[in-house]
Amino acid sequence: MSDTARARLADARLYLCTDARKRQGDLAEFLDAVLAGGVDIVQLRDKGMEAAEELEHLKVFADACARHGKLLAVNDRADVAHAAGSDVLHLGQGDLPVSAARALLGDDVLIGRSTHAEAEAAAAAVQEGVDYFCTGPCWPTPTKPGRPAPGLGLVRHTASLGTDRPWFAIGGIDLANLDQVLEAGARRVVVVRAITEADDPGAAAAEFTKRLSQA
Ligand SMILES: Cc1ncc(COP(=O)(O)OP(=O)(O)O)c(N)n1
Ligand SMILES: Cc1ncsc1CCOP(=O)(O)O
Ligand SMILES: [Mg+2]
Repeated sequence: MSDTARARLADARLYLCTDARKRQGDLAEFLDAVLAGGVDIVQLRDKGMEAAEELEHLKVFADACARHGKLLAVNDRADVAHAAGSDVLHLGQGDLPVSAARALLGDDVLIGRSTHAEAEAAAAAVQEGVDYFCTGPCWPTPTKPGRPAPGLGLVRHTASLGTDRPWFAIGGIDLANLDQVLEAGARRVVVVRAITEADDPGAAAAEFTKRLSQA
């Protein structure tokens, strides 16, 4: 894995998952705004999309990330991550096992893992092949329907692990509740709607960035 990607992950505080915003305006303009606002990692998360269409959109994501020196992430699919030259592959508990993804991708791609319970977070903190993990949802969210929210208790537990491995809180986080997430011990967050549905996504990203850097 490149030292640059690893160093960027170590410094990352704000991770955005977004769809390809097909109906919501120019994708490159949106990505430029949020990356200029301080998003460190941007993931294309568009669950219904077929691989060919995903690859086309990922070219726009990859160009934007390269312009801003930020990390590109692919959700779920190791084949798409490889084909897109992604820096990051994100895997949930029901996705491809990390060991299988590593066998396919080698050491060139950072791998992230979702966790929703104390035992999963503790395992992800030490599991071989995992570069970072996410913990949540902090609050129930329409972005992940049907996923019960373990809440801030899981964030507190994860913070208490004292792991050096980067980890992010996720789920229902916005600028109004960010302080609660920080007080629970998180220093990195993943957001979807708080940026994608903001009137000014670049300004929302900049406000997250400022407050995360002060924490
Ligand atoms: C950065 C990040 N964290 C968590 C998730 C959720 O992954 P998963 O649990 O596999 O759910 P889906 O997003 O695949 O529906 C994520 N995608 N990215
Ligand atoms: C993908 C995912 N996994 C757990 S919560 C979540 C979605 C978070 O979306 P939002 O920030 O809009 O609540
Ligand atoms: Mg998944």
